Amino acid sequence: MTEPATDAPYIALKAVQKGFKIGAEAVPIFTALDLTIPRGDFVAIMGPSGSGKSTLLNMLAGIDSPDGGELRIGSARLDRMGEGARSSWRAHSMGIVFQFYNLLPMLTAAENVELPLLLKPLAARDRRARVEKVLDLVGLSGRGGQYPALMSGGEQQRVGIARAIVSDPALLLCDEPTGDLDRKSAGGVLEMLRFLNRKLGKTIVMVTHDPRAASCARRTLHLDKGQFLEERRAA
Ligand SMILES: Nc1ncnc2c1ncn2[C@@H]1O[C@H](COP(=O)(O)OP(=O)(O)OP(=O)(O)O)[C@@H](O)[C@H]1O
Repeated sequence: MTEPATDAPYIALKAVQKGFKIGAEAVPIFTALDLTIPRGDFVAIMGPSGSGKSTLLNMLAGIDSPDGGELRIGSARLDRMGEGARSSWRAHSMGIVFQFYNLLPMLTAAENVELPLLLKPLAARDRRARVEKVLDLVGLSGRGGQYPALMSGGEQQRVGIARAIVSDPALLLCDEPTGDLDRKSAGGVLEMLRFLNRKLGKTIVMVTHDPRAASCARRTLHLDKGQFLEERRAA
């Protein structure tokens, strides 16, 4: 879904609060988290284990909601939406790339990529054309009939990326996209993410422990003790 161009930040968190209950004890993760990301940015989020990176990504994905504060993505106020509205927003507005690909093993690569399109009013022929186009884009032309188990980790992650972009979302969220890959395959996946950002204008937020992955982003934010501590903007 294309939204009108605006100077307002694409993603804006204002004084976001989030915590979890462990037994009777409330454990705060964020008490007042602020973050702004302009459209077309590529942000890497790093930080120690337990600092809340996945919690943040889950809120950006609309999987989880803040306990307080404001969370805006484009024109959507995610903090004001119920679960149903968030899940429909998710289907139209963003794609997610997972560390362990999350492909369904009983479906072919093409069928995995096609899944998000089944929620849309598209004819089977149009769905297949879109699937072929994105498989081609990620360098897997002609491989759609293969099952994930017969593909390398790097190829499976490319299928994961194809599935994340098949609906043409403006936002791509990546959770440790190179965490399960060898150096060479990781390089290929990072090159693909850079292409999606630089050439197709996707806004990307990537959680990673891998400094090489972070160096592909335009900005790196370090999350620690509920705050972003430092920031590096690539030249
Ligand atoms: N559903 C939940 N219930 C209770 N506590 C949770 C829940 N999800 C996360 N937490 C806690 O919130 C804190 C932040 O977790 P989170 O997974 O966001 O950290 P992370 O920075 O992604 O860690 P890692 O780098 O190890 O993946 C941790 O202390 C975790 O135990």
